[in-house]
Amino acid sequence: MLAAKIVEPMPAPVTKDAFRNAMSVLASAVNVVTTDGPAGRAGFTATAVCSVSDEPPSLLVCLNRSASVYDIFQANDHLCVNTLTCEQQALSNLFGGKTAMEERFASADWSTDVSGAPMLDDALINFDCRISNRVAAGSHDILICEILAIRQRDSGDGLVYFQRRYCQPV
Ligand SMILES: NC(=O)c1ccc[n+]([C@@H]2O[C@H](COP(=O)([O-])OP(=O)(O)OC[C@H]3O[C@@H](n4cnc5c(N)ncnc54)[C@H](O)[C@@H]3O)[C@@H](O)[C@H]2O)c1
Ligand SMILES: Cc1cc2c(cc1C)N(C[C@H](O)[C@H](O)[C@H](O)COP(=O)(O)O)c1[nH]c(=O)[nH]c(=O)c1N2
Repeated sequence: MLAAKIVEPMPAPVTKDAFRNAMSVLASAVNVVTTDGPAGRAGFTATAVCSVSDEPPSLLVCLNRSASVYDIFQANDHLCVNTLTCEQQALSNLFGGKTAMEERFASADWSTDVSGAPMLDDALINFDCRISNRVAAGSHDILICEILAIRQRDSGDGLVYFQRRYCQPV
C-alpha cells in the first residue's frame, strides 16, 4: 500500500514591503559616504554601514547599483564614512535626496586626509578608507573598506534612524 504523502504548505514569500517594514525597526547610525578620485567627487547618505574585522580594520558599505553616485564609487578606489551628529539631520536629507552634487557639498565644510576623499569637518567620526573588495548582492554592491585613518570628535550625540524617522537622544 502506498504511504500517504504529507505536503507541507509552502511558506509565503517575504515581500519587499514586509522586508522594509521589518528593517525599519533596526535602529541605525546615519552616515554620509563620500568619495573623490579619477571619476570625480560624490556622496550619499547610508545607514547600511557596519563593522567587518579589526584585522585589518575594516567596515562595509552597501550601495544601491541604481544610485546616481554608483558609477563614481565604482571607478574611484577610496571613500570616507562620515557619521553624523544629531545636529546634521538636514545634511542627511540633502545627501539622501535627488539633489545636485555641488549643492550637497556646498552645505558643509570638508577637508581631506590620507585617501583624498572628502572628510566632513563636524562629523561625529570619520573613517578614511580604501575600497579593498566589492561584492554584488541583490540590488546592492557591498563595498569592503580597509580603514586607513580615523578622526573622532571628543563628544557629541550620534544621529539615529529608526522607524523611518530620525531620533534625538532624550
Ligand atoms: N540600504 C538601503 O539601500 C537604504 C536604507 C535606508 C533607506 N534607503 C532609501 O531611503 C528611502 C526611504 O527609506 P525609509 O527608511 O524612509 O523607508 P523604506 O520603507 O523605503 O525603508 C525601510 C527600511 O528598509 C531598508 N531599505 C529601504 N530600501 C532598501 C533597499 N533598496 N535595499 C535594502 N534595504 C532597504 C532600510 O533599512 C530602511 O530603513 C528608501 O526607499 C531607500 O530609497 C535605502
Ligand atoms: C536615511 C537614509 C538612509 C539611506 C539612504 C537614504 C536615506 C535618506 N540611501 C539612499 C541614498 O542616500 C540615495 O539613493 C542617494 O543619496 C540619492 O539618490 P540619487 O543620487 O538621487 O540616486 C541609501 N542608499 C544606499 O545605497 N545604501 C544605504 O545604506 C542607504 N541608506
